[in-house]
Amino acid sequence: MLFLKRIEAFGFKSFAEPTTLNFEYEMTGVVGPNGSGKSNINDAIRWCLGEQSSKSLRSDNMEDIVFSGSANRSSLNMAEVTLTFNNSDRKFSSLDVNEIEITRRYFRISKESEFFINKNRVRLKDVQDIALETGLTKSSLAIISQGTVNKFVESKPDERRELFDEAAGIAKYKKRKLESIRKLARTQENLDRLNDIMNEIERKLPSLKNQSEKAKIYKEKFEKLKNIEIAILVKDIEIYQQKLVSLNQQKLELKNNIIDLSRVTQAEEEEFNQISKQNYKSEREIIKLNDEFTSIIEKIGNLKVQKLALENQQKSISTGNDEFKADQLLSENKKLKLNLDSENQKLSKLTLDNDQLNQELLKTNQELDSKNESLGQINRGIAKLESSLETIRQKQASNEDLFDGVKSVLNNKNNLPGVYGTVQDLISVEKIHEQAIGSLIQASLQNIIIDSGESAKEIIRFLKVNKAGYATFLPIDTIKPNFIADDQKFIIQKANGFVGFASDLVKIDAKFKKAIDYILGTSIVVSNFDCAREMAKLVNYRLHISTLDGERILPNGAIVGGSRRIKITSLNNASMIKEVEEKLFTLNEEQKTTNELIKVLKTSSDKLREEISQKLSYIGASRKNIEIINQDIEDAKREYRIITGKDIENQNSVMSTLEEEILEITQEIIDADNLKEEMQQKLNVSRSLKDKSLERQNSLNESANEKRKLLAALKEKEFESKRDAALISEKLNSASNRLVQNYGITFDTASENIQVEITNEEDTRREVMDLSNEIKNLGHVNLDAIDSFEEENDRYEFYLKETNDVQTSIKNLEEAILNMDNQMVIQFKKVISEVNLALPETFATLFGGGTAKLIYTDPEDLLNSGIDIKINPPGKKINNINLLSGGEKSMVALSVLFSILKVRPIPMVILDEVEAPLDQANVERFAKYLKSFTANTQFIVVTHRTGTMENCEVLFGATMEAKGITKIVQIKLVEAKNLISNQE
Ligand SMILES: Nc1ncnc2c1ncn2[C@@H]1O[C@H](COP(=O)(O)OP(=O)(O)OP(=O)(O)O)[C@@H](O)[C@H]1O
Repeated sequence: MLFLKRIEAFGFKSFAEPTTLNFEYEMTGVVGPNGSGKSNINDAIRWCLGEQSSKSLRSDNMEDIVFSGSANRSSLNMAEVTLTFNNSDRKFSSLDVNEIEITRRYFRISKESEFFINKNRVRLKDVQDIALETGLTKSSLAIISQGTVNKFVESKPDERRELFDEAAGIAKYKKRKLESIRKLARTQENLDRLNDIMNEIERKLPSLKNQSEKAKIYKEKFEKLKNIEIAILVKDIEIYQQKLVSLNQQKLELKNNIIDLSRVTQAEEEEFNQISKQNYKSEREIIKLNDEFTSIIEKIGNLKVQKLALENQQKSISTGNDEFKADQLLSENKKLKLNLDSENQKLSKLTLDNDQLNQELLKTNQELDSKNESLGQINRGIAKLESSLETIRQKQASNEDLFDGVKSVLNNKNNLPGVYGTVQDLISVEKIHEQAIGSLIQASLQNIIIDSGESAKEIIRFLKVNKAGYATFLPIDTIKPNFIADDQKFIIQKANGFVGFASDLVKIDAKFKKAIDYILGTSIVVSNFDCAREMAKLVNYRLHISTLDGERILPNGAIVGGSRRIKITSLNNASMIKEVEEKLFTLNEEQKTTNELIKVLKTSSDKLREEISQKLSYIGASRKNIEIINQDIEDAKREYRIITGKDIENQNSVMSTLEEEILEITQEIIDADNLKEEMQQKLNVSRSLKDKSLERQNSLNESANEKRKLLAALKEKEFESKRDAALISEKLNSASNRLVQNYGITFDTASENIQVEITNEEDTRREVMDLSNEIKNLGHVNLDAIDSFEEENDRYEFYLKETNDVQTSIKNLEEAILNMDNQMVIQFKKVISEVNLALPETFATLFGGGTAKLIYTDPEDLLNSGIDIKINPPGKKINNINLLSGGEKSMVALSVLFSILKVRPIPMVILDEVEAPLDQANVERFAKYLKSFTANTQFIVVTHRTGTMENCEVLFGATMEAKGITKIVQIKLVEAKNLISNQE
């Protein structure tokens, strides 16, 4: 039956022109001279059906199958072959159509093939599968060349077996078995790998389980501790907040009280000073009044004395004289003169003393005034210093000028490791160097000096977690100080205007010196800008130079300058506070001393006044005595004149004069008494006013002392409140930070989510301790172990299932292989026994007698056994195939091949000059025998032998009319014979 209906080739090997071979008969002969392209037809069929080996297509590589050009024809870039098969009896069982057209196309440049079945693009595998289905593959019987025949005879029994496998249809089983074995090996590898993994997991699992259980206990306790501690912290924070509010309130009240009290104290001090001045004036007035009063008393005394004398004179004029009395008066007169001298001396001394005392009093009062003035100044100075101290302290406490990050670090200094403080807090600088150092260090003032890089790591983590800003840290353990080489220093020191190396001009604790060297190690201070330029040149513009005014020349020559003052406070906060405190101390001491001095001066002033008034009374008395003595002397004189009679004739006129005088004096005494009374009243008023002033002054002094004490007490209280507030604030911060750091929540979140109610605080705090200890006793806990254990356990379960699946599939594969082996043995055995039934007849026909038989080389192992051929050619005693001639060997092979075809017919066979070694008689026998198969098989026979040609139903002649290009035409037998005659 006709199977292959058509071959169309274009560009394949020597088919440079589109060539079509239509097959209409079961046995077609192809003839032509050597190299005309006959075998290229076989190649075209095999290539079209998916052949991948270029060698089996007789080429070095796949590009060689494309027409490569001839003398008159250039090469082509594409090869295409189409085979058209009859499928009316469904030999291609998978395709339900009557005609199958298979096309392969190949492109030289891209080296890619395209496959089509009935014009639909398919894969190589699709074509190979249907080729296998029909038996049209390379190892099948479909294409038999002379090489196939030789190989069959000459190959070893094991290799020969392949042909029978093919015939038995077990090649596909073998292929499948091979795939199964490979799959089995891969599956076994998978199983080994799975076992390794399982072993590894099993090794880890118990320890992970323990760790996981420990971690779970830890987590449970930690969670409990966390809830309790959060509740405690929230409670503490609330208490601290309340305390802070009340402390702030208290601080505010104290501050207001201090301000009020200071104001009152100041007002009182001013009043005190005013009164002091007033008192001084009153004092002088009283002294003046006193003097006037004393002189009036004196005057009255004198007038009275005069009056008495006049009255005595009156009396004596009227009494008798005697001699004894005259002598007595003489001696009395002498005695009175002596008394008068002594009294005058006494009076002049008293007057002198009084003058001295008055001068002393004046001096003391002036001194007192001046001291009161100084005391006022001292008090104002104290108030001013206290207020500026407060301002500096507040500023320092608030850190208002600091960057956020620096502020956060300083506010949490006690909770963070290794923080010493900012550069600006730790340094101090002489005033003269302030601008220079300030301009050099400005950018680093807020750098924070810390103990180590490790601490920096922790602080930075804190800033990040709390989103609290940035800061620059100078870790003492790792920071590398900058420095100027000694020989260079030596030259710099000698330069004009050199003031110092900046790092030497900063005072700082020795342990932080490295940090200052790091900032200022390469900086120099010079006196002015001209010197700075000279210095910059000298150091080749490599170092920082600053003038005392703060202008700078930077390394590489940039210049910074203009009008700017660095704030003293930013450099010398600590020293400022110290300085103000020292000044305050000095002023307080001065205040104390001045107060004491004022007290002493007041006492001595009072004492002097007392002494003066005493002296004045003595002076008055002395003057009175002198008057009396003078009067006595006058009396004595007068009496004497009376006794001696020397003034007797003037007696009456004397008497009347005396009376008039007495009257006048009496009137004067009355006037003086009135004036005295008036003076007395004035003095009393002045004294009482002064006393009241002194009383007020004393009360003011007492009040000032009291207020000062009160003020000191209030300030002490204010200081305590601030200290307490700072303490509470620190505790508050610490508690808040603890919430954030330990539990990652803010106070607000924590207070909204309190899980534990604290009924007994003592018990709760004890529980915290217990839980902390229990957690501590757990030792190292690996929290990841919980997840790790679960993961590993899941993995274990997963791999256990995988292992079971793999084991099942191994078992299935092994069973499948066993089944295939059984099937193969059955089919192989069947085909061999069937061929052995056909072989004697085929052999006898081709050899003209004799017999042959296929035998197993290993009957015990039919799966692997090779196939040997036992032969008995007619009339020869040879059973070894190798002893036969070339033609005989071909005959043996052909008789086996024909036997196979008999028991396993295939739709098409191409025979390529297989009968070449046979003699004429055998060729004819072969050709005739071949024809007997055409009922089931279509033959395409490439041949040079006329015997074969004569038995073909149609002949195609292959020629190369144009050199190198195959042309195929249908020819008659005669033409065929002519075509090959030259060769034969
Ligand atoms: N890619 C190609 N392009 C052009 N011609 C080619 C190509 N490959 C092979 N040929 C030509 O095909 C010819 C070989 O054809 P083939 O083997 O079919 O000849 P033949 O008729 O079977 O010969 P013989 O009777 O000697 O076996 C050679 O002449 C060779 O030059």
